[in-house]
Amino acid sequence: MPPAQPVVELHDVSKSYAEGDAVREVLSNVRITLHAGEFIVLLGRSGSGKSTLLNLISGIDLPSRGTVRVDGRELVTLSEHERTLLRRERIGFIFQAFNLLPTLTVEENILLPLELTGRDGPHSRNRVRELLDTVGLGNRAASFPDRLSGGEQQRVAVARALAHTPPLLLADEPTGNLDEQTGRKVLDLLEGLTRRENACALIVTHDPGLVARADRVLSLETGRLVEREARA
Ligand SMILES: Nc1ncnc2c1ncn2[C@@H]1O[C@H](COP(=O)(O)OP(=O)(O)OP(=O)(O)O)[C@@H](O)[C@H]1O
Repeated sequence: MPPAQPVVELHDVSKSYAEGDAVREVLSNVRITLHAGEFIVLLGRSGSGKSTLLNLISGIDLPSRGTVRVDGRELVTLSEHERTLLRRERIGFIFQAFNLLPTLTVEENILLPLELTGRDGPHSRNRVRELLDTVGLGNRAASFPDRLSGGEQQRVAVARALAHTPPLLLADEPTGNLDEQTGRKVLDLLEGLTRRENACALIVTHDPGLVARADRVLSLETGRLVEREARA
């Protein structure tokens, strides 16, 4: 069998911002290839460019130099609309602030990515139910997000991010707003689900517990992306 196509490929990617008359390079010649089934952690001090990197991978922003490929498609060659579709269909997001839609029930929130990608058929309700059971919220399908605890909301966000079986999951400090024990539960689910679905997960975190269970540990240091030795 030929080797599977990488999920993400960054080739010599740099990103600069104008700062008054000067130009500041936030990312310098970043090269990295991410594959299906990898559970990857991204570390870096505040301001080191972690969100910038996620924005480049998701096509929200474009690099100043270099190329970004997601699922083999080079983002700079796509129109903004095509990038939006790619993001919607091929990427799941989890944010620190959960970002659930308050006017939709738990079930409707998880159904949304399936609806947006035209995959809300007879099977989608089963998929949502099954995900809800997996994250331990099978009895909260009809609740609205503001009735749930922070940990429960983040479990819904995990289910939503994976509902449309995206090959790539991007998470920006998904446990930042949770206490340690709740954060651990959410990470268990996140890891279990991404492994089960053979997705590639790239997770920004400061959580040492997450670093210990990652397949790969990446770190942004003065604009360079460095790969550290992951657990043995
Ligand atoms: N649109 C922008 N215009 C100008 N500068 C920007 C822009 N976006 C980010 N930056 C700068 O790029 C640097 C990296 O920002 P980024 O948000 O990627 O860091 P981060 O590692 O995610 O930080 P944190 O952990 O605090 O969220 C910062 O110095 C920020 O001020």
